[in-house]
Amino acid sequence: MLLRCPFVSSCGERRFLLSGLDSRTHHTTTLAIQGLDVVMKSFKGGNGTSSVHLKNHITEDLISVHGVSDKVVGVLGGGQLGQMLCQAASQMGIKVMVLNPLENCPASALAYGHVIVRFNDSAEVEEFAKKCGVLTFEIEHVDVATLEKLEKQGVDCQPKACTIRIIQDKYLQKVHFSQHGIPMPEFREINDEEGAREAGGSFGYPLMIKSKRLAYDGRGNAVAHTKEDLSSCVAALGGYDRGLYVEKWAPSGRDGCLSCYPVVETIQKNNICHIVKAPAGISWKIKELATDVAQRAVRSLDGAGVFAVELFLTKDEQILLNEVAPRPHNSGHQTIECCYTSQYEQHLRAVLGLPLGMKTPAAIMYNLLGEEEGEQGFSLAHQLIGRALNLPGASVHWYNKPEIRKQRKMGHITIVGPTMVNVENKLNSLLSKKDKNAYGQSQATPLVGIIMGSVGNICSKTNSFQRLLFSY
Ligand SMILES: Nc1cncn1[C@@H]1O[C@H](COP(=O)(O)O)[C@@H](O)[C@H]1O
Repeated sequence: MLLRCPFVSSCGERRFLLSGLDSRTHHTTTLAIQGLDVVMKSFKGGNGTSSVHLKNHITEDLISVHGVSDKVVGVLGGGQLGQMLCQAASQMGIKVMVLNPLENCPASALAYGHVIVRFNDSAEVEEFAKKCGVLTFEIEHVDVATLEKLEKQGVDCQPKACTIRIIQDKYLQKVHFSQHGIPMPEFREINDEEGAREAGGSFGYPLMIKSKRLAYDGRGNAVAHTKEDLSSCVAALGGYDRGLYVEKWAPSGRDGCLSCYPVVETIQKNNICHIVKAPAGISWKIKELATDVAQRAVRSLDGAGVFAVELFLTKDEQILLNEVAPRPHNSGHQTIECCYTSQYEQHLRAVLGLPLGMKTPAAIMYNLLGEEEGEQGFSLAHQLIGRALNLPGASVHWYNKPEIRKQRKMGHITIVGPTMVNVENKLNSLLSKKDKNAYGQSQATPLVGIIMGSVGNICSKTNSFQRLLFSY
């Protein structure tokens, strides 16, 4: 039984809605556990259904917390990444509250509490944050001005608000990393048609056009193959006023040999991560280089947490940074099964200042992207899930999103095994001929190598961080 709040009634009282029940409570009050407005999960209403009477003013003293950490972790966002953070937290007895506007968001059923408000509702975010021991993120598109204000008031945000400010604007992110000497494809802001044509002229085609903000899961990217494509790409991204920049195309290749542990390889389908192979099939030298670039990128940012560093491996074996996410990442789902410490547990350990740890055999993560809208889409996904459930070493994750859309991330399957060949064979046995073709084609030209990093916050109280970067 879970609590979702707040539902503010007309008289300004806070109301609570119990998970799985439709009716709202009539008796309302605030229960302070670790300073959070939450209700005990075991609570049952008088009629055994939805009516909830909360005891007045139960204070921290009365409720002792015996988890691995007694801090309540507040998470902005409650999608699939939040859901998996909650799973890792529950194993360690850590309490996670999520803030997400959707009542039935994927994390809702697993979170200790769910506050149903919009991310840009600054007053509600403030109220939520001030009551958490530490505030973290599972999506970076949050109101950073509110976070900065909160930090000044002493709220512990991990990673830091200044990191989120840099990361959530992809152009600013590029400027930041270039100032830190991190190699990356050339990039340039574009403000009008002339600027776009000039950039196309100097960078050549294909040309990657990106929105600076609110871009994730393939949203906010468009590829112009010729200069004639420029205006339709810009229009598809919402026009120049949205804030756009271009990146020189980084032609990537693959050296074919199976290699090491930390770096994973992702294979994209329509600009969306589709398959993750862990470890990546790259040489030791490339792994070292990727690790070095990733470490330097993460060191240039403030705060603790898992950072996903996305890199290009070019045909001439250069490693170029694409972007950094200051949170658990799609390319690390397989760490749940193939690492002793998953990226979700690691993120919690890092933001709470606990020791870090990990280890992995080989794994492939296969994203379940919506193939069709509606029932047909669900049925196709469930056919694949049915086959995966029969496959040794395969684990199914279903995000329980209420609607399926084409290319939406609906779940994922992780397959683990002793070697990459072993897990590749298992994946092949799972996929239909059509999927196999898509996989086979993408294998020929994998686009992106990714390394996961994690920064441990050793000394948060004094605000000085000693960072340890662990690579998957
Ligand atoms: N993929 C990704 C990139 N940044 C955040 N997410 C995850 O995607 C969810 C949103 O997915 P959707 O847009 O399909 O509702 C977020 O909450 C987060 O877990």
